[in-house]
Order: sequence, then C-alpha cells, then structure tokens
Amino acid sequence: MTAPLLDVRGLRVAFPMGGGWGEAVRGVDFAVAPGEAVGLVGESGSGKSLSALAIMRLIAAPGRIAGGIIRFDGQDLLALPESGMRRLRGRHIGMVFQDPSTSLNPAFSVGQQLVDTIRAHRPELGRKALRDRAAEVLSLVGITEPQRRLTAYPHQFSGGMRQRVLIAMAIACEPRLLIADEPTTALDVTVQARVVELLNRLRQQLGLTVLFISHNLDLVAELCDRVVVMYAGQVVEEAATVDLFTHPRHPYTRLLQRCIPRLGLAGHRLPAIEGAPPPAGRVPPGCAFAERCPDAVQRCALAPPARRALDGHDVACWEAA
Ligand SMILES: Nc1ncnc2c1ncn2[C@@H]1O[C@H](COP(=O)(O)OP(=O)(O)OP(=O)(O)O)[C@@H](O)[C@H]1O
Repeated sequence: MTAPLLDVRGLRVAFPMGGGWGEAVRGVDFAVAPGEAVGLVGESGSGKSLSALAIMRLIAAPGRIAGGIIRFDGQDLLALPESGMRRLRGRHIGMVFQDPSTSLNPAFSVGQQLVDTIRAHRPELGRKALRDRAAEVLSLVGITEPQRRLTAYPHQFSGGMRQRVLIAMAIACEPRLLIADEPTTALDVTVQARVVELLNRLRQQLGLTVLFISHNLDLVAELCDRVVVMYAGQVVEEAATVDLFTHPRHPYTRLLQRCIPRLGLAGHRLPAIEGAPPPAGRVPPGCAFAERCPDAVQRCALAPPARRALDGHDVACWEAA
C-alpha cells in the first residue's frame, strides 16, 4: 500500500470533567491514502468533528489532544510549532465546515474574502493575479460569471452557492487534503447531492484527497472509497464503502444504516437507534455500545473488544462474524 497522506494513530481528545479529565475521542486510528476519499460517520457526539479539529490542531481550550500521533505527508503534526501549523492550514490542508452562513463574513465581498485567503499563503501574487485566481476557483466550483460574482456579498448567494464559495476558499491554495465536516447538513437534499457531485468532480480534476464527515450515508456512498464508523469516541468498523454497505459487520453500523437520513426520504420520520450513547467521561468498562446492542452477550459488558480484521473489514465487536 502507498504511504498514507494522513495517518491518525491512537488519537485522544480530553476535556476537564468532574474534577478530572474525560475523553471524548478515545484512541482513534484511521488513514487516508493519496487521492482517496474517506468518510467518517456516526451519531451526533461520536467524536467525528473533534477528530477533524484535532488534525488541524484546532481543539479549543480547555479541551486538549491527550495522546496519539497525527502524520500528514510523513510530518508529525503534533510536534510542529504553531507557526508551522499555520502555514499548513489552508495551504496544504483545506477545511470546509457545516454552516456557510457563519463561515463567511457578511461585511466583505466574496472576492475580497477569496483574495485574502489566497494572499495569506501566496504573498508573492500581485492584485491582478490574486483576482484572476479568485475568479478561477469560483469557476472551478461551478459558479458562472465568476468575475462579476467576485463583487457580490454572501447574502446575495443561495445556501448552496455559499457552500460552493467556501469550498472554493478551501481549495484556492491547492491543498493536498480537504477536510469537509458536514458540509451539506444545512442544505436541502437536492443541493446536498450537487455539493457532493462537485466534490467528486474536484477529486478527479485536482487529484484531491478528501476526509468527508457526514450523517448522511447516501452522500458518503456517493463520494467515499472507504468508510470509518465511530461510536462514543472510537472506531467500531472500517471497510471499503461497497463492503460496508452490503455486509456491515458491526451491529451499530447495521442500525445506523436503518436510522440515518437517506436521500429521497427527507421529511420522513426515521426510527432512531434506541437509547443514547454514553456521555464522554462516563463510558462503561466493556463495549461502549453493549447497552444498546441487540446482539450483546454477557462478555460484551465486561471487556472492550479490540479491532480485528474480518473479511476485509476492521471491526471492534466480540460477536461480529
Ligand atoms: N467543549 C467541550 N467540553 C466538554 N465536552 C465536549 C466539548 N466539545 C465536545 N465535547 C464532547 O465530545 C463529544 C463529541 O463531539 P463531536 O463534536 O466530535 O461529535 P460529532 O460526532 O462530530 O457530532 P456532530 O455530528 O453532532 O457534530 C460531544 O458529545 C461532547 O460530549
């Protein structure tokens, strides 16, 4: 296998809780190969966003990275000085977050915000070159008449178009890795599908490597080669997308498939997985999913299952077969 572009090993993120520290990310391992798109899925609170923020070293105090190794292109990110991290963010790793209305500044034109982003990493470019590059990336994300649109303000764009502008900002400096955290959640279903189409096209056109975080398994299936399923701060299953969807091995993955929003079903009430995940810092001693698991047996509550290989899947379950 080619060396991964991103390699996360034993990642732990902790917060002060009840006089001590509680872990919300509890030893997460996954890797993303160059050119690959990997999906990170799981219920709300499973630690997906914290894992992404940790990769960028953006965990807000008092939270902290409590352990693990994060390598990007062979570099140990947890050993980099903050100045090195600042050079890397935006330049080599681009990010897109959930809500375009909070990520764009309403007081500045889209062109100005794009130009500022590009200039931060390419100070050698003159005014004309910066504007040309800004128009070029707008056109890359499918915005027509890009030169004219540069002068428009965020409120003059629809939600889907604003999300395209954010993707344009994230790819403006040609990063090798794009981390997209729930980039479509605030959008309606058809627009969500278009954003994923765009990401797919950019993958092909620019050779982008993508870490895609989403609740929506259909979107993950459209975009990703491999899926990593998280529960209560840990990875419980990982497999190639096709294998994960056709033969999910972990009972949690199976329930997730039944319960999580699917395209075309918007507006329907979906069954939720009964119960709730254990809160960070209060995870029981055995398998964290045991309490809610339809297949749990006695030993599940006693000791946590380690990840093991099973027919091309990697699964953390005592009973998976
Ligand atoms: N500032 C904080 N203080 C204490 N605990 C926190 C803090 N931020 C996050 N957590 C804990 O970490 C858990 C995981 O959060 P995270 O945002 O990574 O989940 P997620 O899987 O991305 O969920 P979502 O899909 O809702 O974004 C939260 O449920 C919460 O228990």
